[in-house]
Amino acid sequence: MGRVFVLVHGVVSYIVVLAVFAYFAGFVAGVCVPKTIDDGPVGPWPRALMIDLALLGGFALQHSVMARPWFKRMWTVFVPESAERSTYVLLASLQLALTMWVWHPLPTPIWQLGDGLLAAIVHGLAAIGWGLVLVSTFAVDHFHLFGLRQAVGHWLGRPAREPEFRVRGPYRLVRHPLMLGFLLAFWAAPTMSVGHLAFALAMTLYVLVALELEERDLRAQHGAHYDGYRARIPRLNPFARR
Ligand SMILES: C[S@@+](CC[C@H](N)C(=O)[O-])C[C@H]1O[C@@H](n2cnc3c(N)ncnc32)[C@H](O)[C@@H]1O
Repeated sequence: MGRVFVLVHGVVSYIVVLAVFAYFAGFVAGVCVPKTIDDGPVGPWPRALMIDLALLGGFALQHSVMARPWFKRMWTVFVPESAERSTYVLLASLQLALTMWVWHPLPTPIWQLGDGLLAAIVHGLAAIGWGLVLVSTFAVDHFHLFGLRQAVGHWLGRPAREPEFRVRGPYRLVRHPLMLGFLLAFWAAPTMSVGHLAFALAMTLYVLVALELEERDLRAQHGAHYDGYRARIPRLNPFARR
C-alpha cells in the first residue's frame, strides 16, 4: 500500500482516536459535551438496558478479538502491518462513537453527592483516573499504541519495531495502570444513575476478562520475564501485598 496513503490513514486515525477519547471522557463524566451518559429521550427501561448492553458487548467483543495475536496474523494478510494498528484503533473508536451516539439513558439516580466537598473529591478521583490513562499510554509507547509510529516509520522507509516490555512510571505500581485509570474514571461519579451503573458494571466485567486475555498473550510473548514481573507487581490494586 502506498506510503502516503498509510501515513494519511495513520494521522487521520490518530486524530479520530483523540477526538473520540476526549468526547468519551466528557460523556462518562457528564461534562463539556452535548450528549452525556444520562442525556437523551427516556424510554422503557428494559429496552434501553438491552440496547446499551448490546452496544457495550459489541465494543468489548471487537476490542478483545482484534487485539489477539492470532487475529493480527490473520488480517495482516489483507491489511499491511504498517496500517494494522491504525485500522484497529480507528475501528474501535468508531464503535465507541456509535455506542455513545445510540446510548439510551437510564437517569434514575442511585446516589447523588450534590455539590459539596465529597462531590469535589469524587470528581478529583475521576480526573486522576483519566490522567492515569493518558500517562500510562506514554509509559508503554503512546504513538505505537495508536499506530502513528508504524505509519510514520513506513513513510520514512523505517519499519517500526514491536515496543519493548516496559516497567516504568505507573507500571511500577500495578501491571495495568491504564485499566485502573478507566475503572477509577467509570466508578468515581458524584451522581450515579442506573444507566451509569450498568455501564460501570459491564465495563468492569469486560476489563477483568480483557486483562486475563492480555496477560495470557504477554506470558506467551515474554515468558519468565513476565512471570517475574507478575510475581512482584500487583494487577490493579497498588496497595495489595505481593
Ligand atoms: C491498551 S494497552 C493496556 C496495557 C495494560 N493492560 C494497562 O492496563 O496498563 C495494551 C497493550 O499494552 C501492552 N502492554 C501491557 N503491559 C505492557 C508493558 N509493561 N510494557 C509494554 N507494553 C505493555 C500489551 O501487550 C498491549 O499491546
